[in-house]
Amino acid sequence: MKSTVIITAGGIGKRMGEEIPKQFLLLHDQPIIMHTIKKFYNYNPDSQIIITLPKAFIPYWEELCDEYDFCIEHLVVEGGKERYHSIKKALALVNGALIFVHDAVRPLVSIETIESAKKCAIHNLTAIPVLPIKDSLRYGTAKENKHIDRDAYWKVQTPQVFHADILRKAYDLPYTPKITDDASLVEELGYQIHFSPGNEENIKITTPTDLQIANALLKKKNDL
Ligand SMILES: Nc1ccn([C@@H]2O[C@H](COP(=O)(O)OP(=O)(O)OP(=O)(O)O)[C@@H](O)[C@H]2O)c(=O)n1
Ligand SMILES: C[C@](O)(CO)[C@H](O)COP(=O)(O)O
Repeated sequence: MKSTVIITAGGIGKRMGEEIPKQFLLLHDQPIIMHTIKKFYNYNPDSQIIITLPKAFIPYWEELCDEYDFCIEHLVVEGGKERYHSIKKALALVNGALIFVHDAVRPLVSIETIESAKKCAIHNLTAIPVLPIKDSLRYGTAKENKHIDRDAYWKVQTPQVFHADILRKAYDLPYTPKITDDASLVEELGYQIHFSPGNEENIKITTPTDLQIANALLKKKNDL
């Protein structure tokens, strides 16, 4: 089954608070996004790879590719206002029958997580990697709140994997602020969203602390 990987990097990383979008920041020896692209290329060199980037930073990305001699074949799409819009634009170039949508700032996704999500989506049409909640949870406000059963909640990661025709139909639906991932859109079509196992290291690098954690995890992995 021919697959396409959309590695979405159209954001500007406000919560990171850096001059350049966080996906271009160094993780160990190269920009975060290069780690992520390499991970999926190494998993399946035959996949079509599409990345989304903020329009203003496409020339910067081209300079980085020259600087790091980064030669993995990929298509570049201008990102949109929200993550939804970036992916919607990328869908126009997809030629695979199975689509993986992955955050560029999740470079430490494991091969096992990718493989599990693929197998799940092939058999069930949809797949999202999840992890159980390890902290206690409460619902409400500082003034009024109550304990809730954490076993009924899950942390959702990427890659989120779907049959291409389903994801295309989902992105014909309009954007609303409650749409924070692809699964929440596919769900609107009435499809069941199926779980596959995530991996603890597959954090979304959002803040400076996340980048420190990712560097420590990568160092630990390389030292093994
Ligand atoms: N318009 C957007 C916004 C986000 N993303 C991507 O979606 C992933 C997860 O989003 P997030 O971590 O929120 O990234 P940013 O939106 O860049 O971060 P912030 O909210 O701090 O600005 C990132 O790889 C980001 O580049 C995207 O492709 N297009
Ligand atoms: C897609 C995602 O990473 C799944 O957990 C998450 O919804 C992205 O949220 P963000 O606010 O765009 O970072």
